[in-house]
Amino acid sequence: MTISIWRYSHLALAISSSIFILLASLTGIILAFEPISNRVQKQTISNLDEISVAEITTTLRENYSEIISVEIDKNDWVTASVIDDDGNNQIFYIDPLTGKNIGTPTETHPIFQFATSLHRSLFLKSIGRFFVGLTSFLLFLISITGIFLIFKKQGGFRGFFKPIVKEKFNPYYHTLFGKWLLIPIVIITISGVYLSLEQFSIISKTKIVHQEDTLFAEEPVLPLSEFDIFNNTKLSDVRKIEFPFAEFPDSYFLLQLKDKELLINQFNGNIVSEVNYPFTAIISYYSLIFHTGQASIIWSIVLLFACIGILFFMYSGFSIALQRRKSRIKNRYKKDDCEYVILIGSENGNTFYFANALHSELIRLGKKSYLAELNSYSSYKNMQHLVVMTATYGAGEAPTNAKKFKALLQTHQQGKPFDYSVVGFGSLAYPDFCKYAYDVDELLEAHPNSNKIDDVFTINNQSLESFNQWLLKWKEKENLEIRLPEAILSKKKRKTYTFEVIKNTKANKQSDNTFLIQLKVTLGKVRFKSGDLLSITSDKDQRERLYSIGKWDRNTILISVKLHDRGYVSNKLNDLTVGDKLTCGIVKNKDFRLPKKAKNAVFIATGTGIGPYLGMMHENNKKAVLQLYWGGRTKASFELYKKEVATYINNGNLQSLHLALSQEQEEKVYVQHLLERDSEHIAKILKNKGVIMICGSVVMQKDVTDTLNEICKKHLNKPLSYYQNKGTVLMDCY
Ligand SMILES: Cc1cc2nc3c(=O)[nH]c(=O)nc-3n(C[C@H](O)[C@H](O)[C@H](O)COP(=O)(O)O)c2cc1C
Repeated sequence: MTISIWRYSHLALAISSSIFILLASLTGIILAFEPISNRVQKQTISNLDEISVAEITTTLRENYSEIISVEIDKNDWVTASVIDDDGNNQIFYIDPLTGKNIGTPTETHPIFQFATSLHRSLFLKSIGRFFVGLTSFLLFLISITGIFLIFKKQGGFRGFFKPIVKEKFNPYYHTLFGKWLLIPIVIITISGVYLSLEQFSIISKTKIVHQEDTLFAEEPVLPLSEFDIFNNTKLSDVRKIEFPFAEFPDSYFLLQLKDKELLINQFNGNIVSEVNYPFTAIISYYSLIFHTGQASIIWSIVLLFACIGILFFMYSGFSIALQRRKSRIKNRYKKDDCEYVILIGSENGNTFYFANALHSELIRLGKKSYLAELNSYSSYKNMQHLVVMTATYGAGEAPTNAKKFKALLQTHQQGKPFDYSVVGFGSLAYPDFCKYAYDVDELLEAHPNSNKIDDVFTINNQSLESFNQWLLKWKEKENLEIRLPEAILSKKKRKTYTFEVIKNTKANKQSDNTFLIQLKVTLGKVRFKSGDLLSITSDKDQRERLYSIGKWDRNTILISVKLHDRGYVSNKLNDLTVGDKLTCGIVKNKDFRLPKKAKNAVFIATGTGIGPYLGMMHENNKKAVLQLYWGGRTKASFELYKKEVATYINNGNLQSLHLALSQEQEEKVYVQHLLERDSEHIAKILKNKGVIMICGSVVMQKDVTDTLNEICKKHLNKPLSYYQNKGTVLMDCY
C-alpha cells in the first residue's frame, strides 16, 4: 500500500522512539502531580500581587536581626533565609505579609525524585540525558508530521478547524485528541529540547555582569519603605531578593525580577545597575516553567492530559498501523495469467478486507484472481473481469493509493475486451458520497475495451450487508457460485435466543407487501432497546439479516418487514403464525437509540424504517415531543401503521405526523420535501439540542442528509456533520 511521506515519517519516528516516549510519558504523568500536589498543600497564604518589596523587606527587618535572602519559587512559595539570634542559618517558608515562619521546606517525595531522575536521564547520566533530549525532539517531529496528516485527512489547512467525522474509535480519537493536545505537546517537546541543549552547554547559560557605579552614595539614608523601586515592585514579579551582607556602601540589595536583575543602593534605594536578562535566559526560565507545569495548576493538569494523550496516541497509532498492515496483498498467480483482476483504492485499509474476501472466494472456486492497488494498474494480458473497489477521501478525492490511476489508465493498454464493475466504499456523512468510485467508473467507461456490467454499487460505512448485496448481484451476472467467505461469516457468530411469535399481520393484507411481527422471548433474559437490531441467520445461505427493533415491553419486540419475492428470510417470517418459534440474535446498536435526555426528536423514515420508532413512541412515557416524517407510496402504504400511530397522537406520545405519499398527487413528494418545507422548524430543533433520527433506505438517506445539510448551513451556519459528531443526528439505513 502506498504510504505518503508524512504517514511514513510519522510512523517511523514513532516506532524508533516508542520506548523512550513511553518512559517519558509515564514519568511525565507522575511528575505532573508534583506541582499539582504542591499547589494543593498551599504554603502561600497571601496574594503576591498585593504585597510590595518595600513591605516585605521592612517587615523582615523588623522581625529578624539578619536576613540573607528571600526567594519566591515557581509555586509562589516564599522562603526566607535568615541568621537567628544564636548565629544559625535558618531557612523556612514565611507569610510574606507578616514575615512569620509558616513551615520548613521538606524533601521532595521519593516517588517524584525517582520519576525526575528517570525522566531526565533514565538513570544513565549523560547518555540518558542525550536520549531523553533526542526523544523530545523526535516527539516534536512526530507532532509536526501529525499536523500534516490532519491537514491531509481534513482536506487542507482550513479543515484542521472543521469537525472530524466520526469513524472507527482509534482513527477518530487519534485525530481528535491530536488536535486538542497538539499545542501542549509541541510546547513540552520544544521546552524539553531547549533544556537538554542547555544541559549539554550547546546553548550557554548566560551570566549577568553588572557595571557597578564607583561613586557610592551614603546620603540621604531613607527607610526601606521609601525606596521607590521597592514600592513600585510587587512580589509577584520577584524571583529573589538578596540583602546586603554588611552596612558598606559597596554592598547592595540584589533584586532578581522575572525579566531583569537590579543592584539597589542599601541607603537610599537608588538603582546602581540594571541588566535585562538576555533572551536565552528568559527562554530558559519559561522552558522550565512550561515543561514542569510549575507556576500554574491548570497548566500542570494540561500537561497531565498531554502525557496520558501520548500514551493513547501510541496505542491507537500502532493499532491503526497494524490495521493497515492487514491490507497487504498476497497473490498466488501472476498478473498476466489471471482472468479476474481486483483493483483497490484505500486509505485506511478497510476496503482491502472486502477485496481480500472476494479474491479468496474466487481462488476457492478455482478462478485465477489477481489483487492490486489502483496505483499499480498495469496491462493484464488475460483479464476478462475487472472489479474496482475504492474508497473516497478528502473532498470526494482518490485515496492515496489510487492517485496515479487516471494517468496509468492512459499509459497501459488492455489488449482484450473486459467486463468491469465498480464498488464504491464511502460514508454518507460526506457530501461527496463515493465520488471517486463514480470518477473511476467514468474513466473506465471511456476505455475502448471495457464493458460495464452494472452501475456503481455504493457501500455506506463498510456495511457487510450491502457488500453481500453487491456480491449476490455480481455473482449472478458472472454466473459464479460465490458466497460470503467463511472468514467474514465466522466473525459474526453471536448469541441467540428463542422467540415466540405473538402477532403477524402478514404481507398479503397490505398493498406494499410489508408486515409487522411481534416476538416474545421465551427463555432467559435478553436486554434490548428500540433501535437495536434483530439478527436472523438464514439456514439456507448462513447469511445474517438485520431488522430494526421496536421495543414493546421488556420481553417483546416488534419488527416491520418487507416481503421480497425471492427473499428467503422475509418469506420465512411471513409464513410464521402465532405460537411458532424463531431463533434470533440481538445486535446492540447504541448509535441509534433515542437519547434518554432528548426532549425533542424528529423521526424520519420511509417504509419499514418506521419499525424502531413504533417502539420509541410506544415507550414515550415521559412525553418527549416527538414528530414523525414518514415516506411511502400511497395512503394504503401507511394503513399498516395507521391505527397504532393514531393512538400515539391521541395519548400525546406523538405530537405530529407528516406523511410524504409520493404517488398520491401528480408531483412526487418525498420526505426531504417536507423537511425543506419545515426547514426553520427542523433547524430550531437542532439548535435547541433536539435529536433527528433517520431510518430507512440508503437512497432516502442520501436525499435526506443532503437536504438536512442545506438546512444546517442556511439556518445554523454549520454542516450537518457538526450535529452528527455531537450525536444529535442519528442514522440507521440499509
Ligand atoms: C478524512 C476522511 C474523508 C472521507 N471523505 C469521504 C468522502 O468525501 N466521500 C465518501 O463517500 N466517503 C468519505 N470517507 C469515508 C471513507 O471513504 C470510508 O470510510 C471508506 O470505507 C474507508 O475505506 P478505507 O479504510 O479502505 O480507506 C472519508 C473518510 C475519512 C476518514
